[in-house]
Amino acid sequence: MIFITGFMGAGKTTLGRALEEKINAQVFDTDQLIEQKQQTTISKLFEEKGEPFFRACETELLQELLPMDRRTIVTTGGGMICNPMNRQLMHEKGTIVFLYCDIKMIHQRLLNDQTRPLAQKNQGTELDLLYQKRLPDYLDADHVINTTGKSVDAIVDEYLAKMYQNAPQWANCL
Ligand SMILES: Nc1ncnc2c1ncn2[C@@H]1O[C@H](COP(=O)(O)OP(=O)(O)OP(=O)(O)O)[C@@H](O)[C@H]1O
Ligand SMILES: O=C(O)C1=C[C@@H](O)[C@@H](O)[C@H](O)C1
Ligand SMILES: [Mg+2]
Repeated sequence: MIFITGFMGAGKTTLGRALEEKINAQVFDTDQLIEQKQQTTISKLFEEKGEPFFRACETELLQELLPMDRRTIVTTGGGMICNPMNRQLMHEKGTIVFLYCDIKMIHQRLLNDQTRPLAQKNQGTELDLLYQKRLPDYLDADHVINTTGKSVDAIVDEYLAKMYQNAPQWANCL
């Protein structure tokens, strides 16, 4: 099982969708699954039930996903790996890939975004601080891909090359 992590706007969901098209792997996006299960949007969930409820949903979902086939790819919500218990479960069960993206590019991508409550709450230097605070958690990963300024296709190729190097059984997916 592969967990794709990184800050809000780094491109985790985008990479997952591109991989779904390109290779024969099952991809689950934790934010999307939580929205489906809760029958609402993440913004409304934060607003109506609060962040602790959302974090509990994340941990519960992670535990449900763990028994899946080992070739499953999970694109996580940006804060999921910051819970030490989640991170430990992810390390025990699979491989963690951190999508690094420069904070300036993240700012550009999130500028007009209305769907991420923590990006709306933490703007400007507050977002920088959240990013800095979380970096050590993201860096506790098996692989890092620097996505800054790269096209989705280039990131897909880099991801697949890393997976191929480290798990030859993925060769037939390339
Ligand atoms: N390589 C890329 N080049 C240009 N734009 C990108 C790239 N990857 C993602 N984007 C754009 O950046 C925005 C955020 O991408 P995405 O939703 O995949 O981020 P995310 O990491 O899943 O964020 P979150 O943690 O909030 O779920 C989207 O508008 C997407 O189209
Ligand atoms: O970084 C975060 O804490 C978040 C990222 C998004 O993927 C969502 O999971 C939610 O908006 C919170
Ligand atoms: Mg996402």
